[in-house]
Amino acid sequence: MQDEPEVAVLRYGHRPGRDDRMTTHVGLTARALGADRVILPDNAGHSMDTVEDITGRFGGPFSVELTAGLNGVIRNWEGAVVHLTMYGERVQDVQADIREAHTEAPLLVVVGGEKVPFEVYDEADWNVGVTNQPHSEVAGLAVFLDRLFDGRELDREWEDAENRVVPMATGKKVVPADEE
Ligand SMILES: C[S@@+](CC[C@H](N)C(=O)[O-])C[C@H]1O[C@@H](n2cnc3c(N)ncnc32)[C@H](O)[C@@H]1O
Repeated sequence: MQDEPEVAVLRYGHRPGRDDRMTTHVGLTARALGADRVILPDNAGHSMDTVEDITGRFGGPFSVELTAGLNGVIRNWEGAVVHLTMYGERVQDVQADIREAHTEAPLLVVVGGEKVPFEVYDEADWNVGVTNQPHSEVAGLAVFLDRLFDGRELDREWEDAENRVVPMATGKKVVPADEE
């Protein structure tokens, strides 16, 4: 988020067809819940287009990029690396240390799809479980980012949006972003 070291999310692996919605939702969740950037595998161009379209309509700043070198992104990251996995340490036990690291350096949050190789567990500074139960990369990412930012991401301001949703008890209202 603005005035803080960067938080980037790396989607580790993508099976075209099967993972299309899930990879898109990793990107949309990263954007909505306070990350600055998502890095997707280079076979996930369709997800990149969707996340960029949403950013254009509902605001940023948020960037999306593709990479052919998932392991290189982790190995060359200048900051701390968190890998979300059901086998990791409990988020509630390590969140304070991760927040502390993030006050000083960028954070890379890695989420898998199919089986994640052991190399990723080894390279990560923290392997973190959001519960030690199997669920989804989108759910794990959402809870982790909310713990990282301690709810501040919910009040985030959006820049350069075309549209703005007006919160309502009932109904749906979307207005041009520059309208009061
Ligand atoms: C559907 S899971 C598949 C995991 C796969 N069986 C493996 O061994 O890596 C896909 C991704 O969801 C995330 N995930 C699933 N459960 C999680 C949990 N309890 N805590 C954190 N992340 C989780 C992880 O990033 C994982 O790579």
